[in-house]
Amino acid sequence: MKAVRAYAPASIGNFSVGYDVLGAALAPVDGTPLGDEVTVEPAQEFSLRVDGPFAHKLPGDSQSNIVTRCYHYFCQALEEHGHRAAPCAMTLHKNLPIGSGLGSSASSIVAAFQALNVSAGSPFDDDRLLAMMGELEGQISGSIHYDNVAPCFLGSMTLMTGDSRIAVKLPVPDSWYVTVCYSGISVSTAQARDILPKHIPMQDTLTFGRQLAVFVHALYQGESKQAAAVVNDVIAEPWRKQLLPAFDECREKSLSQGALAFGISGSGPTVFALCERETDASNIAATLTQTYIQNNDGFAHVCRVPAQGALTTEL
Ligand SMILES: Nc1ncnc2c1ncn2[C@@H]1O[C@H](COP(=O)(O)OP(=O)(O)OP(=O)(O)O)[C@@H](O)[C@H]1O
Ligand SMILES: N[C@@H](CCO)C(=O)O
Repeated sequence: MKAVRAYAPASIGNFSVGYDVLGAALAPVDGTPLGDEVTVEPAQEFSLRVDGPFAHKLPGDSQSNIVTRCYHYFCQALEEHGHRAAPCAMTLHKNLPIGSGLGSSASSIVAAFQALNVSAGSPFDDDRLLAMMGELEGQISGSIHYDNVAPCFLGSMTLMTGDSRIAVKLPVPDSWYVTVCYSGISVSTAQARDILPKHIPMQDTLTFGRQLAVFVHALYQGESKQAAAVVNDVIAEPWRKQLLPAFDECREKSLSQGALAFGISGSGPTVFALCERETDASNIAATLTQTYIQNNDGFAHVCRVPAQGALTTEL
């Protein structure tokens, strides 16, 4: 077993136009590490230590931490695969706020599986690992959805296929900047899923299908403006925005400052503005900082969608 550290970036689930089937990784342009880190080192017995800016928001006992569940799940999968599982000391550096809409649990899950797999000599391929990550994410949020774990693990913008290949990467326009703003409050993904209707009206279903198809087509044609024009959520945002104070005001201000689209990141409360100029993205970050942030935990970042997802370093 090798000692390794894995970093897994924050992500935007849904990207407004693809509820549960589209997601994008995030990398702040100023190099801020917006993602969790997990270290795995050989040890006599399993342990988990948690530190970092949002460690205090997690349950105090390590048994309740999703990283511990990842370890046990990974060991079981290893043994079923004919390998012996070894104990290790894990450390989670928790950079992402919990219940933020930035794929916080996904980031911990991806960093944990990535570190465990590399440490064990990479017995599992990407598809198998991604399936395990989705399984663990589903245990937390109430149903399996890959729109955070897939972009976090693979990088770029990913489209979920619904078959054994799970996710494919889409071409992201070079011109795109994404401003994200976390308000500082927590929204439970499970609750934000519960408030959605169980049936969607025919008109919204047709709009959803058309927009997602146009979005993917436009990305492959390099038509970045046409793609941005359909970044519009008819499935979740109409129900979820009531949980987000000042959401409509922030949308209006962002669009007036040059945003091509504005929406909820995952299940919120983080919002995102899609821009084609870095100066617009920075100005919008300043506006959202003033209008949307509610306490000292909040922040805003201007990001790119990085080609790289999880990163591993041998120690
Ligand atoms: N390492 C971890 N990271 C994040 N949440 C964890 C972790 N370990 C346990 N949890 C628990 O999992 C739950 C995560 O809830 P939820 O899915 O709403 O948050 P999230 O993954 O941060 O959301 P989002 O995807 O919107 O960022 C919380 O109850 C949290 O205490
Ligand atoms: N697709 C998920 C993402 C959760 O971050 C949802 O919107 O519930």
